Amino acid sequence: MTASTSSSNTGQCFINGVWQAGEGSEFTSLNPATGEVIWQGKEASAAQVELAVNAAREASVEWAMMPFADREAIARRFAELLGDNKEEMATIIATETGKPVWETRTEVGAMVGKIAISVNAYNERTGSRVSDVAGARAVLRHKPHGVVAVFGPYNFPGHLPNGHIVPSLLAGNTVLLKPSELTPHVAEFMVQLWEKAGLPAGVLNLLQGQKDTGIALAGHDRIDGLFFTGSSRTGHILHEQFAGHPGKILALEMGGNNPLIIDEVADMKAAVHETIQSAYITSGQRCTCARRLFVPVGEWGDQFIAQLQEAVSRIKVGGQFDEDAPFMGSLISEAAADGIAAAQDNLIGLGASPLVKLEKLKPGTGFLSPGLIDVTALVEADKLPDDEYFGPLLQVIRFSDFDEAIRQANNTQYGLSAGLFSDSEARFNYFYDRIRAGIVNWNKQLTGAASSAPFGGVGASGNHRASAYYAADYCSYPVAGMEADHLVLPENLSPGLTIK
Ligand SMILES: NC(=O)C1=CN([C@@H]2O[C@H](COP(=O)(O)OP(=O)(O)OC[C@H]3O[C@@H](n4cnc5c(N)ncnc54)[C@H](O)[C@@H]3O)[C@@H](O)[C@H]2O)C=CC1
Ligand SMILES: O=C(O)CCC(=O)N[C@@H](CCC(=O)O)C(=O)O
Repeated sequence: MTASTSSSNTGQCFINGVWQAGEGSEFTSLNPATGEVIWQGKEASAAQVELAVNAAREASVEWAMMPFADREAIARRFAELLGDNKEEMATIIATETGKPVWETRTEVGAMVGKIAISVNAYNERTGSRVSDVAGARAVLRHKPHGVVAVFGPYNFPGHLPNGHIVPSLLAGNTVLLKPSELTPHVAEFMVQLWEKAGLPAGVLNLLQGQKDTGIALAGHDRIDGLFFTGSSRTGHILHEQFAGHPGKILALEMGGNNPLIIDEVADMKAAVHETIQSAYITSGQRCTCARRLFVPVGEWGDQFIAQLQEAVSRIKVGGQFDEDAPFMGSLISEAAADGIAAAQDNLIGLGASPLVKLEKLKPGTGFLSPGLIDVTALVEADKLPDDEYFGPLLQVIRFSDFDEAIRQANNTQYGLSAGLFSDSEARFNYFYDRIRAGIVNWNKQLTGAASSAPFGGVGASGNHRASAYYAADYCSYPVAGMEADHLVLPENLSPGLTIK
């Protein structure tokens, strides 16, 4: 079953409080489960990017000077509107991404929850403080950067851009949103809700478009910062582009090649379940998903693999709105599905052995069945590519030595998430001391990070600007001051000074 939404689909950009058609090339967004066109519009041209940057610049002084409580009130109104329109937003996300609607409801829940969490984070990590020092007050305040660009990915087209937008606006920045070209409808509906919440013109601008719009916006000399969630490849391009601009702030949240090590735990079924939640949720399209699974050699490991094979081959794949709800929906596009199928073929060509072979399920759609593949031979021959496969393909590596498993787990350019399933706290402490990642879990799935915690990785996964709770840190800069109501001449002057 498919669902249509009642929201007005303008196919337009939102610049300085006005909905207007893009002036660049036309592009469409498809329902990846059916191939139907669900959104149609034109990219923002370079001239429209210019217009939007100027509008955001113009709006930024008044927005920054507005009392925090007033900005907070608009953000809370946005949260209320999101709550009121929860089902419609969940439907739009599901239709545009292919994710099952039970899952997109949780995405909308996370978007609503983000507002209160970001208010707390603003006050706790930024905000202002005053303490007494001799003859004065030491004052710490924070100022917004000014005009910031937000670039979003397609996998959480509401929640992840929202995770940059909400703290940016609360801190007093004005924002230029360039959503993923694969999910323009979600962005459009989200911005319509901000408009209804009462944001002044120019404070949040929506620039629909593909790579060219992104390039024009990222390279604009009058933006003060860029907050990006997306692929490591694009993040690296942006990092190079920002080199030589120390005055601009760049926050990069990128991908991972995340390891999960399994010990011989007592509850094998629980290990199978947490592995599936780690690797196959959102059809493997989460940056935190487990990509490499380390399983001990021997009888326990053999049994675990057999149970995992069985459970993986039973994962239900289906349409977003199927009454008998699937665990996995379609990938974002047929091209994405083809890319993962090609990655599997490449691994097989290099000598890997499929345990559950991933298959393309329906031409013209992004449906894939989940795959499990043994790549131990490739690790032994030092031939395993260090690539992020952003889909339902989990690579298995058998190990006989825990230290070697940890060494291999760290053998990646990335460092986003990592985990250990083990009944031994000592083993976890040993693992924790040696593993290199920004998220390290013990007996919990790798996915599903909380917005109330910092979120980010090391290596090629980020640039040390953690998001989620710590997003407040990159949305403003600290201003430290010493303040007194009047000037007072000190009783004791410094040696060598005479003031008459
Ligand atoms: N660490 C994190 O927090 C997260 C990371 N990701 C990563 O995102 C990726 C999937 O998202 P995608 O949408 O495919 O990422 P992507 O890198 O293709 O696109 C992200 C955004 O950058 C824009 N863009 C692309 N090329 C550009 C260029 N040369 N200059 C300026 N802008 C450009 C796109 O139009 C889009 O708005 C995965 O690698 C995943 O691991 C996804 C979610 C969270
Ligand atoms: O940003 C937050 O509020 C928390 C981080 C988060 O939601 N992470 C998700 C998905 C991240 C991704 O794939 O893009 C998770 O850990 O499942």
